Amino acid sequence: MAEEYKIQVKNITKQYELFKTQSEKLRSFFALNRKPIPHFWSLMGVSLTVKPGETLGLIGVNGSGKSTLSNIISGIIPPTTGTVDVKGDTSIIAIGAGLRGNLTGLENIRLKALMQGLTNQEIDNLMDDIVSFADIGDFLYQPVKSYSSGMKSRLGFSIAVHVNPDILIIDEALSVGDDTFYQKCLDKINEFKAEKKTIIFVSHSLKQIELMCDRVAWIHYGTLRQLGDTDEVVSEYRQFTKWFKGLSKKEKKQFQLKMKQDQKDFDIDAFQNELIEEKQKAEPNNPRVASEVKHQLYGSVISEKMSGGNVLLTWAVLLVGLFLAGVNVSGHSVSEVIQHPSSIVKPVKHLDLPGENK
Ligand SMILES: Nc1ncnc2c1ncn2[C@@H]1O[C@H](COP(=O)(O)OP(=O)(O)OP(=O)(O)O)[C@@H](O)[C@H]1O
Repeated sequence: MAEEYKIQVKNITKQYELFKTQSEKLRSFFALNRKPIPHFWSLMGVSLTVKPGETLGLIGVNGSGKSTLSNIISGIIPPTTGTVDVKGDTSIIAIGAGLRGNLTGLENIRLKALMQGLTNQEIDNLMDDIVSFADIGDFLYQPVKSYSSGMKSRLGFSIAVHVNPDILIIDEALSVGDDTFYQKCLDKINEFKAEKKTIIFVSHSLKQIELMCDRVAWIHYGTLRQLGDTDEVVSEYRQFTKWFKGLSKKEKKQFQLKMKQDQKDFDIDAFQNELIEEKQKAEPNNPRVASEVKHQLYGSVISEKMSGGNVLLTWAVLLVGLFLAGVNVSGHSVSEVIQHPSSIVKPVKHLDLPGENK
């Protein structure tokens, strides 16, 4: 039987904490912040599926959550809630995504290809093709941090299309290349389409979207506003941008502030309750609705923060480590220090060294 979907995301949310300093971030990891950290929901419950062989476009205004969604699908960042089911290997092409700035272009090719599961022999066989497609000359031997965004895009694109992924995620990669490179990329994408590979294509260019996509998802300030045939969604989106452009400067600002405020105020518990109510209506005889919804939201998510238990464990390990280091420096034995704790601050005067005459 043919696969129903290649990618399925369900009730995906992504919360970012807006730290002011690095130390605030570190304290948060150890759950040591006293004051609550302001947060922002980049995605507020997005669900969609991508069919095998389909090219799905992602459109939406700046900051609407397109890259967050594509990064979650490609496994670069974890969601805060929800499930992501990807059947196959993904390769993401964003400007410089996954490229290490301190490594040269050549080193990056090897690293990314190894991460994609290729052997050194396979990489050697592909190297010439990758290098000639990227066409960045001697910059291949320079660290990627010295590249222009166009060069990063060329290298990233070339690696991604040559490692033969099942699913290709192209995030705004075509906007920075010159015309010749753009045409080469389009040809390559069309080859992928002809091979019935699944593609997610993120772009602000509605022309590119119309040219390439079978369906389009419009991401609007963290929500999925519309998902459907390309013509239909692009036409609605054009109407929205026309309406937005018609607003005065003040009205535009007010609209954006209101949308961003909604993203700050998003209540994950209320969202969970909505899902429970919906499911209860659909399955009135199922007594496990609440726990199933909770499991769907949190079951496959790895927390980015330490749990209370882990915080305690970390402190315990740290204290034991410090104690043993202290014992080592003092020159006493562990049992001596346990019997006479104050001896840890009184170092042994003379250490017997092997071979030393007594
Ligand atoms: N690491 C982060 N910390 C805090 N906020 C973040 C972080 N990454 C993204 N965001 C916020 O999440 C929201 C969505 O960002 P995202 O990059 O997904 O939008 P986008 O639709 O891809 O935008 P663009 O079209 O400009 O590329 C933005 O408001 C952004 O500021």
